[in-house]
Amino acid sequence: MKILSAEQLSEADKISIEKQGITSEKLMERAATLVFNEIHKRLQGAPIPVKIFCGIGNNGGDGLVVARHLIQHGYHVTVYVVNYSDKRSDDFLSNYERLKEVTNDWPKLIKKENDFPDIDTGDFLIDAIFGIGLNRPIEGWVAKLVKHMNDSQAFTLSVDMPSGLFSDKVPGEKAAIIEADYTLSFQAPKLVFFLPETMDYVGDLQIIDIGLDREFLAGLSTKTYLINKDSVLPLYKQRKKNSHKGDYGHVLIAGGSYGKMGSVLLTATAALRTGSGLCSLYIPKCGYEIIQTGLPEAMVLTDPENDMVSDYPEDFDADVVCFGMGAGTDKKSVQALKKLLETSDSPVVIDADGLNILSANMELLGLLPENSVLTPHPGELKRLIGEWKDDFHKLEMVKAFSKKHKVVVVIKGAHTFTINREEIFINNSGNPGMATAGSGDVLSGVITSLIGQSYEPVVAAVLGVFLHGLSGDISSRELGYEGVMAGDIAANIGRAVKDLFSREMKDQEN
Ligand SMILES: NC(=O)C1=CN([C@@H]2O[C@H](COP(=O)(O)OP(=O)(O)OC[C@H]3O[C@@H](n4cnc5c(N)ncnc54)[C@H](OP(=O)(O)O)[C@@H]3O)[C@@H](O)[C@H]2O)[C@@H](O)CC1
Ligand SMILES: [K+]
Repeated sequence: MKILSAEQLSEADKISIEKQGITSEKLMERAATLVFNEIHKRLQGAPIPVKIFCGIGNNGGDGLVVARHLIQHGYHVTVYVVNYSDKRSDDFLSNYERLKEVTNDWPKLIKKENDFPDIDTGDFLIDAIFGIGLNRPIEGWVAKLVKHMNDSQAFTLSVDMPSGLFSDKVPGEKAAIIEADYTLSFQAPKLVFFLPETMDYVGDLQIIDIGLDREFLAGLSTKTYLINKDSVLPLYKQRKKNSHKGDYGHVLIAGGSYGKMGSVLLTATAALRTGSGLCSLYIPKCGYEIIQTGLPEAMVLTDPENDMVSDYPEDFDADVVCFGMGAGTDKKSVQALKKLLETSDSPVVIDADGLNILSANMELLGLLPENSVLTPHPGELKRLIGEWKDDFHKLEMVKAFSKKHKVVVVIKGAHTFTINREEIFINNSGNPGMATAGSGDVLSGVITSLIGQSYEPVVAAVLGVFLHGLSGDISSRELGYEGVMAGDIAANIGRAVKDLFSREMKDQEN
């Protein structure tokens, strides 16, 4: 799904009005009626106080339309106009007039702190103060109103955007922003809904298709995408009946050290669960029995060292190599990674200590085969590319890094971002239960396996991250967030594949 900028959405708004031969007021009516429908579906006529805070632009206009429909349906509604300016938009004004059709209660004007209404925890708040038209931070009494609303702890639904959030930049440190429990956003998700610094303001997110012109939307160019089920379905490569294990890749997982053999075990398990034909591990001697016992399906080669890897078997013929989990950063392990990179000419996957070794030995970056995949968490990323000012700056720095070194970077987080040169893919599967030891080792195994099965590295990363998240979702449904361990995520990858592609698998049987 495309992520669009505020400018692109405003443009789509204008073009749709022209092409569909409707007025902007009609489009507002359509969009806001869809918001009303969603609210009505959830509240089901509940007699709770609904307080709607409307700005004076089109976001406020949306709020007025929602108010009219709620009143018509018998809800207890109070409408407040947050009068931060006298420049009311045309569609705000016409919907202000139309409120007369359904009520004699005129909206209450808020112009200063004394006008703030009391808000009870049990009230239902609708935030229609600012949408994509916000062009500077909220200040003065309006900022105090935002705080007043947030402090109330009342359930808050934001229309289009939580007021105070910009669509294309991170707010200042003490910025006034509505902390929404639910955001109903129009037509396309906005990038800030997924960034670590701003995602908490959004609450649960729902995108509403307000019927903007499809042809125009399809033609809009963007390099930022939200990855959901529909985005990954076309990526799947079906298995042929007439195939054998050699068709699904031989992966080699190199790493592990004394006390950290579990990491490579998880990676290898995940690779096999993702469908690798063959899986070998290159590990220190101390791990031999651990792996042979823990994962009889895998083959094991040992390093001359007992406690860590120090070398790399250059003649080994793997389709793809993954290096780093549990490897440590000893000089000897640096040599192991160096030898791997000098030997390999096809993409490798580097994780964990492999990344820490790269950060401490930047000259090795030049040896990375083109389209290798690096999978840092934010701490590892910082060591690799340096400090960033904010999340937007981070994305620019990672794009530059990806271009310079011709690699794919997977930034792990609540929404994992896969960055390939200019392109950004934001993952939308997964849950907080996956914040657990070894979860990243499993992800590396999934991505490595997919590369071994001939998926392009960037496709392997995008699909792998989604599958990993979906497997976490399946695991947490059974075990609860707290109960999920990395081994469960690895064990459920097959179920995630089945869940996603069952139709494709069925078609294959017929
Ligand atoms: N796109 C679509 O397809 C559709 C969009 N629709 C809806 O329209 C919404 C966008 O509406 P919008 O453009 O009127 O802007 P909105 O957010 O209401 O702001 C109002 C005005 O506030 C002002 N202002 C800005 N910052 C300020 C500040 N800090 N403190 C004080 N004032 C400030 C600024 O004016 P300024 O003072 O800068 O001249 C700005 O113009 C969108 O989010 C969606 O809800 C749907 O109805 C239909 C389909
Ligand atoms: K809003």
